[in-house]
Amino acid sequence: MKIIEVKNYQEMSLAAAQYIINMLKNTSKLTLGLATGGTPQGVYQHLIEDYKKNGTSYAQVTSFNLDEYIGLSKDDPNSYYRYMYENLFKHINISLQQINIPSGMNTNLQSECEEYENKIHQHGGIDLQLLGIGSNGHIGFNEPGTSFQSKTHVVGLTQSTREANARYFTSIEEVPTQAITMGIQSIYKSKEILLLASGKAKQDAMVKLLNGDVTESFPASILKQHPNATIIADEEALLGVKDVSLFR
Ligand SMILES: N[C@@H]1[C@@H](O)[C@H](O)[C@@H](COP(=O)(O)O)O[C@@H]1O
Repeated sequence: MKIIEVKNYQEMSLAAAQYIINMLKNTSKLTLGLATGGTPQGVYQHLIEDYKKNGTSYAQVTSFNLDEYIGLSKDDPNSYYRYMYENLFKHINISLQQINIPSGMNTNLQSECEEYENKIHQHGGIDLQLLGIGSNGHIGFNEPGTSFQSKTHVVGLTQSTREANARYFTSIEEVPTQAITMGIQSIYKSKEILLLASGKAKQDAMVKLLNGDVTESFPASILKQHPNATIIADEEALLGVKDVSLFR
């Protein structure tokens, strides 16, 4: 696992966007794994600016999002579908047929999970997976204790995750209690992984990730064994991490 240390959120966003744009330019077909949350918003803004200025095309991209809340429809302002549409998809040349986000409205959630996992395989797996990290080490919505072997599945959200995401809702009661998420194995199988972290809120997570053990009680720790994982983190997020230079 390699770290690219940057100054702040703006630099992190720009560096990650450039990383993605380079891949888009150098491959004829790309399967991108996308994330939601506050962290990647700046990256998406840069991708949009680049699309408008340089016309980098998304015509050959297929995307798979990490997760979705159960019970929120596509047009719910807090659904991840809506987030992706508003923050990226509606601004670039990607058609709705090219994008994949699990549906939290399917009455058969088990088959939704299986179909989602199969679809990723049918597309030959994810080339580049973009990731944020929860303060408890969650990736996607894989909470501490989730098996490293897990595939796309339904999860109950912890109180801390619901509290962290409550800022997007009018009250914590409105935050769904369950979600569908790609599993840890589904994420780990990506050919390349780019994890982003910015600010004080991610300091504990960075210390546990980089200085701690590989353990299911800290889901992101598995990424340390991934052959092609990069973290782009800013100075504040890395404050407190011992021996950052070992990961450069
Ligand atoms: N499911 C998402 C994760 O994919 C995201 O990484 C995490 C961190 O969010 P933020 O980037 O807003 O800190 O929040 C949510 O729980």
